[in-house]
Amino acid sequence: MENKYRDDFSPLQYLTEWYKDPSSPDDLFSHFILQNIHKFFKTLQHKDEVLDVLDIGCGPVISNVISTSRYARSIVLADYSSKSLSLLNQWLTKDPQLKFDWSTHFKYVVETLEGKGEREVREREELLRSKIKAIIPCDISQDPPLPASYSSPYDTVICSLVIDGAAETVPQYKEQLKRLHCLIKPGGHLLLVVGTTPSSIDYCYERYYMSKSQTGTEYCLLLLSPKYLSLLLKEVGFSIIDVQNHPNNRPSSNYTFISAKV
Ligand SMILES: C[S@@+](CC[C@H](N)C(=O)[O-])C[C@H]1O[C@@H](n2cnc3c(N)ncnc32)[C@H](O)[C@@H]1O
Repeated sequence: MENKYRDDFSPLQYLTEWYKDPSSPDDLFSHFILQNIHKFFKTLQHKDEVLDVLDIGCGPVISNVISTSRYARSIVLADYSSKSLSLLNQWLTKDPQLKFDWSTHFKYVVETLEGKGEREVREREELLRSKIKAIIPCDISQDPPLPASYSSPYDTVICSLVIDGAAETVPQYKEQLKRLHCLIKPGGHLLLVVGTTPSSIDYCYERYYMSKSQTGTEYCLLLLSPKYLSLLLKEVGFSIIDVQNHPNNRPSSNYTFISAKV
């Protein structure tokens, strides 16, 4: 299967288009994901930093593990695109050449969502850096999706805006959910974000572009209805804890956040 993320995806363009400022009214989805990840960990009420966390298909994105770092013993960031992995490494090593600033996201999570102060915002960046155990390649469409040394199961797996672009058919979608299931310890959790269709049909396809101006490489999303997605998750062994829907600006799709337990 051809994967346009290998050559065509520009991680820096993705960040500058979609990850500018989660507190801005223009922000489409990053505030929605951050709010739900924050809520998940708050509800879990873990007091200790004991969780082994994987963000699979993380892209060049740091923000989805900001809340997580308070609860994690270790965080592994994995993506298909080597360009995204380079950007993550630049952030980790504080490379002055990195042309993206994550400070609005740290501020949003630590100040707005957690109600803490400026000092904690600065400390959180260092806390997160200290928790990142590895930045590795992965392919969720292959068995095994991760290099063997990182395949032992995790307590929490985050998979945000990946499967809807990586799976071309419903059987492939289900296979990928199964692979996620295998990566999670018994009693562990999946935090899944996908595009879904608000219509009553089980699934549909939608074209989209990484650029807001609708130019450049065309990608295709496989959008399931939240009901059909919940069914597939149950079939592969998850029990659903929470489902949140957020309207997209495109007529045929929403963003859906699901937390599920193995
Ligand atoms: C829309 S971006 C989402 C990035 C990030 N998780 C987020 O929430 O913004 C889709 C990501 O999926 C990754 N991806 C695409 N196909 C993949 C595959 N087969 N295995 C793992 N990751 C894949 C891409 O490299 C890209 O980083």
